[in-house]
Formats: sequence, C-alpha cells, structure tokens
Amino acid sequence: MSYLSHTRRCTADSRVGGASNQSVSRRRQKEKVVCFFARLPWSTRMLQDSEMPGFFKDYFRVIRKSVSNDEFNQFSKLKTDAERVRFIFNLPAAHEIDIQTFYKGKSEKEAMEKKEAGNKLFGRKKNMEALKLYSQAVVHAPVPTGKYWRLIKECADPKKMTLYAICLANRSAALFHLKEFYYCIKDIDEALEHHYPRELKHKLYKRKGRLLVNMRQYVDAREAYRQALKWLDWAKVEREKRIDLQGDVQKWLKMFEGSKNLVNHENEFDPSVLFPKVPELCQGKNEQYPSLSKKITINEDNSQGRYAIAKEDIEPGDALVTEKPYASVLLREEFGSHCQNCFMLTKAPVPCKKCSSVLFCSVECRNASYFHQIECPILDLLVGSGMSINCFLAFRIITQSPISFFLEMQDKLENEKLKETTEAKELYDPTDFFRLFNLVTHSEQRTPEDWFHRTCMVVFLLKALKKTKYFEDKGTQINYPLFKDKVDKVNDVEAYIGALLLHFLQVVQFNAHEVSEFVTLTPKSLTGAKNETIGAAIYPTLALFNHSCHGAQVRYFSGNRVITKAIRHIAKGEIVPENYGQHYASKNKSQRRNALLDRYWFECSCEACQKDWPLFKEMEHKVMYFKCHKCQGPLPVNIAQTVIPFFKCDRCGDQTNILGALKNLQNTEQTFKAACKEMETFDLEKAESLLVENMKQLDAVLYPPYKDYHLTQEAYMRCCLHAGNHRVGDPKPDPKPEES
Ligand SMILES: C[S@@+](CC[C@H](N)C(=O)[O-])C[C@H]1O[C@@H](n2cnc3c(N)ncnc32)[C@H](O)[C@@H]1O
Repeated sequence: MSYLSHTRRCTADSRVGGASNQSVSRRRQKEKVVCFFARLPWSTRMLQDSEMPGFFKDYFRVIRKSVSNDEFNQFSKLKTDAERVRFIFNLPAAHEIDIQTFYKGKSEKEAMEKKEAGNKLFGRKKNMEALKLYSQAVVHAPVPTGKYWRLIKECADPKKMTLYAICLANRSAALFHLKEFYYCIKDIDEALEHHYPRELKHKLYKRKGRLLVNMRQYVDAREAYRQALKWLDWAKVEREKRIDLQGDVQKWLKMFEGSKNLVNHENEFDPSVLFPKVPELCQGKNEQYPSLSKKITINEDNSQGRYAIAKEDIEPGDALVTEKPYASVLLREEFGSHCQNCFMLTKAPVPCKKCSSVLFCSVECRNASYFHQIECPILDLLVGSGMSINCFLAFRIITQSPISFFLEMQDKLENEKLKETTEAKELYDPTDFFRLFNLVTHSEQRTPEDWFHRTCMVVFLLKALKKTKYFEDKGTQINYPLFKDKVDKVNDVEAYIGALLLHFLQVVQFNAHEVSEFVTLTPKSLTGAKNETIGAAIYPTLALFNHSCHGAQVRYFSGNRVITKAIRHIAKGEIVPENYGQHYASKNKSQRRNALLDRYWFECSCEACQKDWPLFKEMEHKVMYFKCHKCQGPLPVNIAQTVIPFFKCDRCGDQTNILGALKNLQNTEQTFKAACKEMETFDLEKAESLLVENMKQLDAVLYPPYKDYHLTQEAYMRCCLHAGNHRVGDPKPDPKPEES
C-alpha cells in the first residue's frame, strides 16, 4: 500500500532503486538455494545504475568529451580531493545543464477528494479502508506553518489552513475504532497543533480523554476533559446541545475529582514495541566495540586490513552484532509506504510539511530528518539523474548534518595524526564521524578515469546542493563569499564539502549494506516468502567484517537497525566473516572470485575457495568429513565403502569410532523434522531453537560442506528474517530472467 498516489507513476521512469531491485530479484531467481546473504545488490562500483534512465550519463559524457588529453593528464596528477573537485568545477562543460529545484507540492484538491471518500467509507464502518484514504488526504493536505495570526494577515485561505488538521482528526476517528490508540493520540496532538478549528476542538479533546482513560493515564485524561470543557464555549451548537455536552464532560471530571490518588499508570504502550525486537548481544556489549558481542574483537594485518575474530568459541544462534546506521537511504519505490528516517512501515503516515513525496512514521521521525529539509526541493532532480543508491547514501552522509558540523571537523580532518587518534584500544563509537571517515576507500588503487567519473558526480551533487539552503548556515557566510547565484563558481567551503562527498563515494562503494524486509504471502506461513531490499545503509562496525564465501552470520533488520546471529560454530581465534553476496553453495569459485575482485578489489582465499567446495546441487556426499574425537581434526570417510568404523586421524594419530557419530546424525534428523513441524504450525520461536540445536548437533559431528547443514542454516535464517522487518503481501514481481 502506498500513501503517495503519484509515487508509482513517478517511479516508472525515475527511480533511484527500482532498477536495482530488478537486478536483485533476477539474481535471486538464479540463486534459489541461498538468497539471504546479499550485501549490496546493485553494482557498487557504478555511480549510475546501469539499468536506469537518467541524465547523469549524458552530463558525464559531455564533460569527459570537453577535456583534452593534456587537461586529462593534468587532472590525473592532482593529489587531493578538493583539487579534483575544483578542477572539474572550473570546466565550462560542467555547467551546461541547468539545475532547477522542484517541489512535488501539496494538493488541496486531492486531499479534499480523499477526505470525502474516506468519510463515506467511515460512515459505512469500513474503518480500515477509510484509514487508507484519510492517510492519503493527510499526505496531500497543505500544512499550515507559522502563527495563526500571521497566516491570517497573509490572507491564507482559512479552508486551506484547517484542511490538514481536519484530515488528521478524521483519521484519528478511524484509528480510534480500529483500537490503534497510540496512533490516534498522535494524530489528535498533531491536529491540535495545526490550526484545528476552535469550534470543533472540544470533540478532539473528548476523544483524547476517552483514549487516555483506556490507557489508564488518568491525570492526562482529566486535563484533556478540562480542555474539552474549555473549548465547548466555542462550539457552534444549540444551547441545549451545549448543555448536554458540558454535562457529559463534567460527569467525567467529577469522577476524577472524586477519586483519591489520581495517577498516570505505567504506560503499557512503549513505542519501541512497534519495532521488531532487537536481541541482547551474546554475553553483553563489547566494551571497546559497543555494537559487537563480547565474544568478538577486531584485528588488523597487512594483507586483510581490519577483520573480526572470535575471542572465544561462538555457537550457532549467538547474537553477534546490533547496530544503528550512521546514515541510511530508502529505495525510491518504498517512499510511499516506509518511514524515511527509521524505515518502518507506516500505519498512519506523517508527511513532510512541504512536499508530498515522502512519509514519516511519526512527528518525531520527521523532526529528526534534517536531511529531508535539505533534499526536499532537489529530490526529484536527484532521482531523475539516475544516480545509484550508493551515491545517494554518500550524499545523505552530508545532508544529514548541518554545514557547521563539517566546518568544526575541518582542522581535525586535515590533521595527519587523525589515524592515530582513532586507533586501537580506544572506544569505537559507531556514531563518531571519524570512524566512518576511516573506513576503507582503496584510493591509492584508483585509476584517473575512476577519479574523473566520480568527481563529475560530486560536481553534479554540489551544484544541486548549492540550490538548497545547505550553505546558508551562519558560519559559512561570515568567512566565505556565498556563490549561491554564481552557479559556475565554487568557494572554499563548497570545495571542502565536495571533497568530503568524493571521499564518501569511495567509502560507500566498499562498506554499504542493503537493508531488507521479509515478505510473506500470508500471516502464518513462510511458503513463498522472500527477503526484499528496501534501502541501503552504512554501519561503521559491521563494515569492519571481512568476507568469506562460507558465511557465518544471518543478517536481518529492525527498521534500519541491523542484527546478526551466528549460523555455525566458530572456534576461538578464528575469523568471524560476513558474506558479501557470494556464497559457495550457489556460485562456483571463479564466479565468486571474479565478482569479489570486481566489486571489492580483493582476491578471496577462504576455505571454500581454497578447497573448491561444491555447489549445493552438486554435493554428493560420497566422502564426508567427520571430526576426530580427540583433536577435532577432519576424518575423510567414504560412506559407501566403509565397513570398519575406525578411522585414524592424520593430525593426532588417534583412532575414532564413527558409529557414535552416525547415531548422532540420526538424532539430528529427528531434530530437523521437529523444527520443520514447528515451522508448519508457525511456532517460529520453537522452530528457531530446534534449528539452533540441530546446527550444534551437526557441528559436533561433521565438517561442512554438506547438504543437511546448509538446509538447517537456511531454515534458521528464514525464522530470523521473520523476526525482523516483516510485511504480509505480494512480493515484488520477479522480472524475466536475464539472458545468459
Ligand atoms: C567492508 S571492508 C572490510 C573491512 C576492511 N578489511 C577494513 O580494514 O576496514 C571491505 C574490504 O576489506 C577487504 N577484504 C574483505 N574481505 C577480505 C578477504 N577475505 N581477504 C582479503 N581482504 C578482504 C577488501 O579490501 C575489501 O575491499
């Protein structure tokens, strides 16, 4: 369900993420076996989504063509990001496109129509349907900002001024009947803050009073009834009716006055329950890396950079990471249904005050979204450029903080000792800008063409940013001339922001993650369920995990917060890897290694690559690797030819009788069957714990790869995904498979 009636139309030709999603689904079609590991689905090297229309392609071509070989040589010798930005900015060709701002503004007409349609359904007690229409009305209604008297003076149309509040109030009535009390109160408060007609206010306060009584918030309820009584003086009703209404309210007030110790009981309604539960980290928070479990720490070496390792044995099911993103961006096609700030599905959306292009789940999320105040007038321009979601993410890192924030950082960033100040032993705070800044960029390996392409994108983004109020922050104007109207000039502050953008375009290339939501066809079945991408985000601690084609964690989300849990045993001292979308069971070694080299610029040498593990469909299990009872070393056993159950370990020389292990394997079968039953009856918590037990049983006996372990992991991951962001509905359709 989208509350933005024109979002879908608009996405057909100018989506940020639509085409990316197509490529995800396409990949999934091919990877029927493992589909929950994907890191960033869109090509992380590309600045523009290759499948998307958009003018950036042409913009880049024009600039590149305008540069002579000599000029390009000059560019390739530049050393700093700011120099590169200035170079491209000073090219006349960079100013050949005219950047226009454009608000997808409010529509009084549309709001009125939706409200009227909602009223009809509400009158027929179709509250759910009415709620949807009222929500659309709320999104399209002009939001009066500023003081009432000022708006009157400016001759604002009084009807226009109250429309937003009336739509909210109507929606609150539908929410009341749907017993969605939390959202109902939120709507009432928002309506009262936005010029709800004073002659009707008594009704809203009375509704609020009833709700608060329901929620056992008696002190607040008394205040709401007092307000109702006060505003009844303005009600346009016959005298008798007024007396009636007053009597009703006074009855409640008397009841409150009469009761001793009137209190607000503990509010059962905690808004955090709206989010999927975030588990406690296994053994609690790591003191140095608060997003990690105590069982993990971060190491560093010359060949692999930083990576996570196990400080002690990790078992399947252990919660290893929970982290809020430093920045996140919702896919364009989710704009009509999810909150821009926290990515939650919105039940009663709150719109931007100026445009009707985006939604928030609450006033709090709207207030927390400084980035949208900046991006609002250029959102369609950015979308129309066809830039990838990665570029959007780099841009968001800038737009989510005011310019003053970056100016304060400037000296520190230029300080050569930056690395030292953020190194070892110190707290690794994922909200710290410097931690983000220090993520991998591989700048030293970039080609001049790569720098040129990236810098053109930066110049486009900078030109767009200059069209907003971003650079109008006080500090900038004092120290630097504002070139707001001079579109082809860049001052020091703008060049500095451009340099940061160039840096973060590189950071997101290697460190961004997709954010997903699990879509089930019905509320109580996982059959046909799919994990779908809804956005992208950057998690400064999770970004420190290196890749292995034999992934060790399932990743799922609560809003835009990431959670990971172990899906296999990892011994103390071993690397705790992530999987960057290249799993051994679904892609062969050369496919994986090529993709990793292409996207992440490293050659994978994980165990699956070194031993060239088979694909899932090719696992035959003639030879299985049992564990030596003494040293845990691998014992290769050819099941078909085995007569004597004793096997000598190559590592320690001891003999192991595998009969016990074979018996245990039979038990694991029972556990798996029991878990499947629980999944069928939809007791996913029970299923989850049986699957954890099953993984532990298998871990005790055999080394991977083998089918049973993989199937257990898959089932477990589905249970975890269901515990995270979840929607019931039709998954996005898979496009036709790619021609090979
Ligand atoms: C998301 S970062 C991982 C953290 C990174 N190692 C660091 O020092 O910050 C991705 C980069 O890490 C390196 N990397 C990841 N997995 C690797 C692996 N298995 N072997 C070698 N390098 C790896 C690559 O340079 C890759 O571009």
